[in-house]
Amino acid sequence: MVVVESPAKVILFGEHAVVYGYRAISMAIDLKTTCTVEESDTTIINLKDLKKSLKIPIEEILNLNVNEYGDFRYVLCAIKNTILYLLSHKNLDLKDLKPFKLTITSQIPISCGLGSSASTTISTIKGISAFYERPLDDNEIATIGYHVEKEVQGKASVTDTATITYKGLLEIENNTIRRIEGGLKDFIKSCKFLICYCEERKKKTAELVNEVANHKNRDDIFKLIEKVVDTSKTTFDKEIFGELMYINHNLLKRLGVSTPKLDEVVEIGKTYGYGAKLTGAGGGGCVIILVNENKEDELINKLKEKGVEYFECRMVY
Ligand SMILES: Nc1ncnc2c1ncn2[C@@H]1O[C@H](COP(=O)(O)OP(=O)(O)OP(=O)(O)O)[C@@H](O)[C@H]1O
Ligand SMILES: C[C@@](O)(CCO)CC(=O)[O-]
Ligand SMILES: [Mg+2]
Repeated sequence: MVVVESPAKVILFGEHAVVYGYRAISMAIDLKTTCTVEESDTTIINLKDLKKSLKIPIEEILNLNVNEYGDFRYVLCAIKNTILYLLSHKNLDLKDLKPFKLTITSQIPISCGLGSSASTTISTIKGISAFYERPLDDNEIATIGYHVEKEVQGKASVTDTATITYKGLLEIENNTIRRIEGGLKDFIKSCKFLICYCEERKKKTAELVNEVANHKNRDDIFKLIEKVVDTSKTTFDKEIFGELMYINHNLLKRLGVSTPKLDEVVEIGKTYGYGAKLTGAGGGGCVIILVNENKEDELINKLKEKGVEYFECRMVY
């Protein structure tokens, strides 16, 4: 039996703009997805958290249209793309394709902006690679993962899959990846962030990304978001960093991906913390708050008063 894990992610600045090549900053956080792959008489996919199972021949997986499979689409697309890559690049032969039982379990709340799809995708890629004993390096894993999210969603950046693969703190620009070390990373490690689960999303990332594509002022807003990203890279002051988060949130609000509930929690983060913003595709899901240690008790009391679930997130690197 093979057991592999992948973390979650939060986007500190630049979501949605990054799909069009603008800069973004994201970080891997300490929630994980676990993928187990074991020998089986037939190929079965178990999505434990969704309480769903699917028996499907490998031959069908290699030829499927993933978007006909609902919640299985990321896992099936990851299996398909990984096996096709191993067949063409790692001397795997069709006769080697023994059936398997693949099981996914995750700590990451689903469709909340924390990269649950990307973490599911990357852990599946790693699981299939290990099961067929064809090791992949991080670049191969991240590349396959990006193509999976793009195939499922129609549009995607490398942000989520790269962050979950390489971990740490990354800057993304034009789908290229730069690992951030030193100043900003040390500053981020000195910060305390709370992730607040605000509400269930009514739309998937794919839908939200496609809605933004049709926004008439999207590029003007993206340019303003990129100014926030660039300022944040040399800002080692929590007051200013929190204000930049708030500015980014309001630009995402102008893009139409926030909700009244997200805005309400962001305002709490702005009043009782240094700042806050939605994280991920939006449309519901989570807000990230930069904690002001001097007002932390008031912040917690306010979140509890509003019935908002929260947890402290820590960078994984
Ligand atoms: N634990 C899981 N088990 C199986 N499939 C999962 C799991 N978590 C996520 N998925 C897949 O990912 C989909 C959610 O992906 P989506 O991109 O909409 O949300 P997200 O990745 O959590 O948010 P964001 O992309 O904004 O970070 C689910 O519908 C399902 O197909
Ligand atoms: C909304 C988006 O920017 C981040 C989703 O977590 C989409 C992407 O980058 O692929
Ligand atoms: Mg996703």
